[in-house]
Amino acid sequence: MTNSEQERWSRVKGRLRSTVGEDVYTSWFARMDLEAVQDESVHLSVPTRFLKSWIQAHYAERVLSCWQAEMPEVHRIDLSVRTAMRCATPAKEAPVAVEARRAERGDAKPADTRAPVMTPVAASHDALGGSPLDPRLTFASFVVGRANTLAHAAARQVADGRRGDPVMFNPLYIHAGVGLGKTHLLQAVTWAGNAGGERKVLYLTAEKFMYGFVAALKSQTALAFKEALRGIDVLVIDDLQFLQGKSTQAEFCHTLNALIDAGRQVVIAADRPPSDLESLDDRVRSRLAGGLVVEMATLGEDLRLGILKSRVAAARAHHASFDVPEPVLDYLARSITHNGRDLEGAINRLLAHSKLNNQPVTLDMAEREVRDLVRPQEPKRIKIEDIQRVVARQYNVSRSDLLSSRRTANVVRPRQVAMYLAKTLTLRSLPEIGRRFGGRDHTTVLHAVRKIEALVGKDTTLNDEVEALKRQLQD
Ligand SMILES: Nc1ncnc2c1ncn2[C@@H]1O[C@H](COP(=O)(O)OP(=O)(O)OP(=O)(O)O)[C@@H](O)[C@H]1O
Repeated sequence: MTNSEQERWSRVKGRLRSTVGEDVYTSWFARMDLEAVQDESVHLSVPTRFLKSWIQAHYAERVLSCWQAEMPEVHRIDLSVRTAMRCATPAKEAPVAVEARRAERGDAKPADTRAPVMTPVAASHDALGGSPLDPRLTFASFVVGRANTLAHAAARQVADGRRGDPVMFNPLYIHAGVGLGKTHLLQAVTWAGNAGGERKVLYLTAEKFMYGFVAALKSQTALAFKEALRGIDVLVIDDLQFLQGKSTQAEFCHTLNALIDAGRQVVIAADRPPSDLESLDDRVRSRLAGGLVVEMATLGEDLRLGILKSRVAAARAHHASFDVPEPVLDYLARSITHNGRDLEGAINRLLAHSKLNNQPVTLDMAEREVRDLVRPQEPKRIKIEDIQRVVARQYNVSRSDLLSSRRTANVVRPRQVAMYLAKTLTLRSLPEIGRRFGGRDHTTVLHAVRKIEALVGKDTTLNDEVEALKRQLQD
């Protein structure tokens, strides 16, 4: 960009500042950059999609008229979102970790507060042909709680590994429902793993892997593509459920095998466990299941509160006057139960509303603004047959085993779990549950319920199994 364009841009910003006022300017335009001036169009960029849509919806005309005051020939403003790499530099944009209570008490805690060294990481990752990385998705901004402790620890271990270290679990396979932090964790591994400069960590979405491979095949550079992939230390693949096509899958399988056999680490995320990736062939599924498979559970209330606090802290880095009182945070954490994306959306709305109307955030305002993000609490009606079917599948027994009088351990425990779920997820009485489980006495059901209640408090594996079953039944 020429000096005269820069000067003109400074004058346009000055005009904008005086038309909208200092506050609005700082909130919405301070991070807007001039990319290029071409004929009658000016190309500007902002770091987030949210800023882009807000400016387009509310200030497009004003931005244009400020430009026209400087350059009457301008007829069009193009606004785009800067790629993650370009906006990664400023230290003030480093994610802010929040103070929270300890995970041992079931609470969420910030993972660590190391500020990532982003620019060189982004540049070298870019050179490797990786998918875009979001500078906000780091370990520092990832909130750890009961739902994701294991996944976080495994991811941290991968990120902290050094070239030549023995690989502990390969591949590391993380699965979770929508918006529960898979991409966040995978990108955190990529940022942190690349930070030392010693290893090459490549983050690719399955789609990018697919198109990269297809493009390489077309341009007859497939061999180079494969070699490039095999030359990296850690391959991180996101959204594996989208991997389609026989030849891409075969290639993925070869790459996976080649990397694992060469002692390189592979990290994968998908929205389901390997066994449920129906479009993949058996070889790939079994290779995926052969490492460490970790599920991230739905976000508990403490974790949701931790994420909200972290988002508010991050927003305050740019909007110092923005404050969300504790009761509002508690309300949001209690009512927005679905996923991390909705939590982020809620904070963005409160920020926008309070900035635009110049009003403090109150409980009333929050209730109004996030109404559509609050899901009705009405529980889905669950049938005892569904419970029996899902439990039988989980423990690899038949439904008739659950109803039978067999007392071998591999049947007794699933039967008790199923009775426990029948009591906690339906309104059926103990005698009725007994009848539906092969005509058992209500005291047998009571014994099973108490037994599992006591065990889930002590045995985390069983607790996770029970939680996963509940989710399957409630989804
Ligand atoms: N533990 C967490 N700590 C901080 N932020 C989180 C956490 N979990 C989720 N989030 C936030 O929630 C939003 C959605 O998370 P993310 O994109 O990682 O989900 P995902 O599991 O990859 O979803 P999808 O299946 O749709 O790809 C992001 O803004 C992310 O930063």
